[in-house]
Amino acid sequence: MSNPENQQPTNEFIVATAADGAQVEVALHGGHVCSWRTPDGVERLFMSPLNNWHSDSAIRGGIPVIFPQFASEGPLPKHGFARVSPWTLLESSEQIDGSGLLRLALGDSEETRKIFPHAFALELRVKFSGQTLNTELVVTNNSDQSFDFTCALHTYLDAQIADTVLYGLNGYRYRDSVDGRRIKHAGDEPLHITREVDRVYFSVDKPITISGRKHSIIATQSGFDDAVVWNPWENGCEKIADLKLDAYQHFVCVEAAAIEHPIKLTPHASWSGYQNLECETVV
Ligand SMILES: O=P(O)(O)OC[C@H]1O[C@@H](O)[C@H](O)[C@@H](O)[C@@H]1O
Repeated sequence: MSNPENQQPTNEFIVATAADGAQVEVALHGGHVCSWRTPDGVERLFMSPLNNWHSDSAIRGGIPVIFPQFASEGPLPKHGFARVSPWTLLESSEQIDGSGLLRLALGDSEETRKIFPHAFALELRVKFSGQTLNTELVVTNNSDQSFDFTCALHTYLDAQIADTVLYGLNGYRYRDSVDGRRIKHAGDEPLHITREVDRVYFSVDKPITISGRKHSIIATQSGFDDAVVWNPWENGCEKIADLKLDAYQHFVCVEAAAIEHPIKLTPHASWSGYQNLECETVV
């Protein structure tokens, strides 16, 4: 799936396989999970065929790591810099239980300190086997001053939107970015995506089920308080150069995020959060 054309030297890919055949591919550019295949060989993440694989732009699909700023909610470039930074590989291994493990790291650099003047270390831990992908982000403050950040695992799930229903979002307070960022309360009905959706659900503490005709994905999260649901619909795809006009029919982003209450890290403290995805075949 990786297109060797146009790749800059920083665009290196690592493929790891679990004992049962589950497979994950990551790009060092962005510390980015580009592909997750369950042992049946089925791809579970969306990757835009128009993605340009350039080292100066974010990868459109997979799991972008958003740090230290979610969206445009601060002075930094949109969604921060982690998704466009060169990460390093710490480990690619098969664990004793047969699961695959990839660990990637990003530290501060001259470039990051120009816009985010803090010493930090990020580690992304990607563990997978069978029907499960667990992606954990660990943030450590290596400086003598506290800093705040917002962040997300911006997961693009492969989904046929016409057949997709999201369960488990009922009852939450959410911010509706397609309606002037108004704060609303989700009703009891499940979410069918029939137009542009861009919402931050707050204080999410239950699994979210992304239910499709052939399979469901159950997303759980820990450490991250919020969850974002995003589908740009056709009007949004028109404005995004690396998405085809009909791309909105083929994915939904369900993001584990920390947005409403930025995480404050005291000197030398660490924070971690994960998103766990479990795939269930519909019988
Ligand atoms: O085009 P980008 O920078 O990758 O952002 C994609 C989307 O990311 C989502 O997380 C935001 O809620 C949306 O508002 C945004 O449009």
